[in-house]
Amino acid sequence: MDITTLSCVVGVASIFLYFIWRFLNWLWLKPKKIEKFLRDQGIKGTPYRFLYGDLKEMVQMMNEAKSKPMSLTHDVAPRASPFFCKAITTLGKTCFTWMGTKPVVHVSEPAMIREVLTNYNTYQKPRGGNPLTKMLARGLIDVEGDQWVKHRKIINPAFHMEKLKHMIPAFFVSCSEMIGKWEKLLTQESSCEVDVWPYLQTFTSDVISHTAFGSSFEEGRKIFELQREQARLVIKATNSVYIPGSRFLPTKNNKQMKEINRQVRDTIKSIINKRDVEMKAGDASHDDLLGILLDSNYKEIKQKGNSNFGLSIDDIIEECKLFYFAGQETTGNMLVWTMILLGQHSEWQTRAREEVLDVFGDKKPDIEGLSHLKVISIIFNEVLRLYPPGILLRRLIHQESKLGNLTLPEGTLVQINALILHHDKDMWGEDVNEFKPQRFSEGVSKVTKGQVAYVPFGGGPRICIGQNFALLEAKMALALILQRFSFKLSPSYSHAPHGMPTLQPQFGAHLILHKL
Ligand code: HEM
Repeated sequence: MDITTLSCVVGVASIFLYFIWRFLNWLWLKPKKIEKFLRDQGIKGTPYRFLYGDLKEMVQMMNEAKSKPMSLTHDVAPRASPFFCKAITTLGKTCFTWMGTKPVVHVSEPAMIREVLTNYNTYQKPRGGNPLTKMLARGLIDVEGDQWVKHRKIINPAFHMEKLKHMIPAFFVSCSEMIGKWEKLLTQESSCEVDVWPYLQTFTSDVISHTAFGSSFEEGRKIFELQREQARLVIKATNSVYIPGSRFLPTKNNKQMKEINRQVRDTIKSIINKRDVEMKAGDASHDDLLGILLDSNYKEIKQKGNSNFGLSIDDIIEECKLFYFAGQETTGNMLVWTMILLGQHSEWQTRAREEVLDVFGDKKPDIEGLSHLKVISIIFNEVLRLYPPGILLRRLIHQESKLGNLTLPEGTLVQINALILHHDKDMWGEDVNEFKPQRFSEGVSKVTKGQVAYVPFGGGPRICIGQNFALLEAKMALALILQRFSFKLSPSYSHAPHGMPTLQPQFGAHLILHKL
């Protein structure tokens, strides 16, 4: 072998060994080093297991929990979040587990939670993992730093109370349609059993279709159906370890997801183009989310004199997709748990109805009255405590950071388990698993003693932008329902809160509706 061939062979072998070493480092050496680093600081955690970390056990425990309903109590964390619940009970409130090769540090101390939620530049939304999840929605939820500031500033006006006022008719119309369907079921008898869950899902998706796209409501509906299918495919894809590059393989799942993505984008693009033509023709200031967003974007660009300061068409498409993803299922879940809980706790249903009849009689609810519903507000607070739609918040750190007295290595995921936190006896007292809306009668900060321990809408600068929208929509729906029906849990209701991806009733919400 001559010297040139030899150096070629040595070169290729070195490159090969380098990649083998990197691969091993990623798969084994680095996680084991991090595990020791965390243990040396006195936190307990699960041992790192090759490639999967705790993924297999997580899926197995979830499947086991899902296999049967639970008794009718509000101690729901062990069923809805079984793996994390067990980890925190056995390893301590601050502990670590593994998401594949990434360490997940669980934080429960209010001071630490405040730090994580406030310091949004250090604690960023997780990136990496399975890039196919990005097909679901990007937008505001997926940007950081200056980009996030820009997006949030432009989108904020769409959720101002002043603008939300204009959404009230859409809330009313969509809810009246749902109530009309229930009334039809009750034409023969004064009461009957209804699984209200699918109706509430249709209601919240219709609301988004109406409020996001106004007159283009039908196209909005089509987008929603596609997004729902996309969510199903994404969950399927994320339930296994992601092998880098596998998203480019022409598998059935990948092809379907790409096709849905294309259809959703094309539909939103055509709505935006139509608006553009209308705007140029001087026709149209639309009071829907898209119209306000386009207007706010236009003003920002005009004020700064440069289109770089605004959102691109692609950005706007992603924001519209995000409205569905972030706003439909969450609000539907909140409403379904409210109906289930009021079906179970009839004394609170009566109090809520009395308040509604007091404020509106049998008239159509208006924004003024909705803003003054005190009993309903504390009921929602308690429902969101016991059954928060988002059961956990996750962040990723990109450089070694101090959190309380811990040093967290780069690449650590930090997890706030909202569901478990809301069921923590040390914070809420012995009656933590009881439905007691009165605990919120003097406001959230009184009951949490000013600590960050109640996070149904997240917290800090990245708190849910749609919080007021959701609460107003839910108040309208509940007020209209209470004006027309009383309801109780049906004997066929199976209590089965399930946490993937948001907290929902796995076997539906069977109630006996009674026409008033
Ligand atoms: C009961 C209903 C809702 C609940 C429980 C809820 C919950 C949350 C939570 C927990 C977060 C923070 C996530 C994190 O920090 O990682 C969040 C963020 C967000 N939510 Fe909601 N949400 C609801 C309704 C809505 C609605 C109706 C919309 C829009 C139509 C919406 C849009 C968003 C957006 C865009 C963000 C990202 C904010 C940012 O990163 O700046 N949400 N939501």
